[in-house]
Amino acid sequence: MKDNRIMLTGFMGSGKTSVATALARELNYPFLDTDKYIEEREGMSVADIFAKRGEAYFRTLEHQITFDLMKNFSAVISSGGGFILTDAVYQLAASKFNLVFLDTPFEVCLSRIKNDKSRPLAATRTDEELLKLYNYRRGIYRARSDFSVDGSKKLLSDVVDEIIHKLK
Ligand SMILES: Nc1ncnc2c1ncn2[C@@H]1O[C@H](COP(=O)(O)OP(=O)(O)O)[C@@H](O)[C@H]1O
Ligand SMILES: O=C(O)C1=C[C@@H](OP(=O)(O)O)[C@@H](O)[C@H](O)C1
Ligand SMILES: [Mg+2]
Repeated sequence: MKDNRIMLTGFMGSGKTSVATALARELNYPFLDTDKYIEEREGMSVADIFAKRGEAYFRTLEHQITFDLMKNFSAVISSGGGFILTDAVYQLAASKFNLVFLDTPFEVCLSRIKNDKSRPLAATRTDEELLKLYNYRRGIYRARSDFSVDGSKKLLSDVVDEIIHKLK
């Protein structure tokens, strides 16, 4: 029952939000970004939630909203970079979504997220620390996703086309 539900996974800056937006438009499916959904629900930015309530609280919010994501039979979801790293969240997501890993090289992700204060986990780490986190997480994204797509292509439409091709 997961045919028409697609969730993008991957590191911060891999392009999940951008690609999911374009993919939803192309397929004419509803689009939802887990970070934006949480921000609207809490009336607070992700950065403020991390600063005022802590990461653990943010992770419980990600778990809570997972059920809401499954209401539509068709949907394209961009998850936050830590979303499917929580085991219980992953189990739920994998049961209802085609999980697509945007496998974007570290240097590309880094150039996109550097100096971006809206991503608290990136803002507080050195490049070396981010590379360690990237390498650790990449294995999990790969193992937990149904297939991978290179998210470093210039044209979003090329990434979108490859995802649609691989879903068939
Ligand atoms: N294929 C792409 N080519 C060029 N820039 C991109 C591409 N995909 C994303 N970006 C840019 O990179 C930044 C991070 O992308 P975003 O979609 O927010 O990633 P994520 O949701 O995975 O963190 C944004 O500024 C976005 O405009
Ligand atoms: O990797 C992570 O743990 C996070 C990634 C962010 O989303 P993006 O991957 O869209 O930047 C956001 O959920 C939060 O800052 C934590
Ligand atoms: Mg995003």
